[in-house]
Amino acid sequence: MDLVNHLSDRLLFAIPKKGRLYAKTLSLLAGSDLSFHRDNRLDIALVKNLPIALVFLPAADIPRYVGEGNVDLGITGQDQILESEMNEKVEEVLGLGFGDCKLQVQVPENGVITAVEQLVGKRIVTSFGVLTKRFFENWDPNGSTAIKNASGSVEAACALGLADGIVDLVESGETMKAAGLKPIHTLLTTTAVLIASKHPRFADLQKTIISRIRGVIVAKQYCLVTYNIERSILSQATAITPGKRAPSIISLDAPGWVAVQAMVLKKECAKKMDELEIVGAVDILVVGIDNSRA
Ligand SMILES: Nc1ncnc2c1ncn2[C@@H]1O[C@H](COP(=O)(O)OP(=O)(O)OP(=O)(O)O)[C@@H](O)[C@H]1O
Ligand SMILES: O=P(O)(O)OC[C@H]1O[C@H](OP(=O)(O)OP(=O)(O)O)[C@H](O)[C@@H]1O
Repeated sequence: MDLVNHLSDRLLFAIPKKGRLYAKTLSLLAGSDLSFHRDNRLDIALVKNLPIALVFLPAADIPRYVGEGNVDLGITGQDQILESEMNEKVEEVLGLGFGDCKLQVQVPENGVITAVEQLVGKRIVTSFGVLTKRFFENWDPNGSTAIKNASGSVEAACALGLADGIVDLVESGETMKAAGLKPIHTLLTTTAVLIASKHPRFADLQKTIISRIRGVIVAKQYCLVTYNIERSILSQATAITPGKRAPSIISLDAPGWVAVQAMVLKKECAKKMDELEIVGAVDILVVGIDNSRA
């Protein structure tokens, strides 16, 4: 089916249909109030409250659909954009704060290979054939290294005697460890991104979606810290909580005291509270942020 012609009055938004990016992408859509009903087994879903159609596609195919203008927006990993050689053809609009991992060359932990140059002329299995080939061209201009593609379970290739090394994604390192492998080189680090076609068809709607998604990401990353402090030591406290733009400072109905409100990165929150207490802040409260706009 030619999606563009059947859904010409809707912005097409490509969503990873499964895998590591799926659940977090759905949570972003829910936070952005893009509600939809997806019929069983159908890979197209109409958003109920905006003229948008979600198209569920493999993460690996999304850069090409966006780059070639078949869909307007998409969510995928930076690794997939590079692997499909679409980095010049798509616009990377927003980092999404999930899907962080590294693409690494891995070899058997107890084997003789300890450096990339020892893999020249040997066998490599990967699901990143383009990036791996390009990487090995630097080490092996004669192209004697055999690079084979596998669509999944790449980590089993060495144990099965199919490869001397692999190139695969690593996040926690647990898959690598369980397969008895160790990393010897990082080709790239990657994160999930929102990408857009370079020829937007619905520029205003696109801006609205980007702004909603950005708001959800900021809300997920930050919390709001409030505290009371004597004005004489305020500067020490605001140095700890400078806020995203600047802290709000409100006079309290108690001489010499102010209340401060500032956005703080969630991952730094406990440390900031410790520091605030040390400089003399009191009544320190932390609240979550449901949504935000710049
Ligand atoms: N372990 C991981 N941690 C974080 N992000 C990951 C991890 N593995 C993959 N990703 C990111 O998710 C993207 C899609 O990978 P994934 O393996 O989930 O896709 P898939 O092949 O569509 O799904 P499946 O593996 O279920 O067949 C990758 O290109 C990468 O950007
Ligand atoms: O470092 P870790 O946290 O263990 O994650 C790494 C694993 O995650 C990905 O595979 P996934 O589980 O998505 O399945 P796949 O092997 O079918 O691609 C990747 O290909 C690794 O195998």
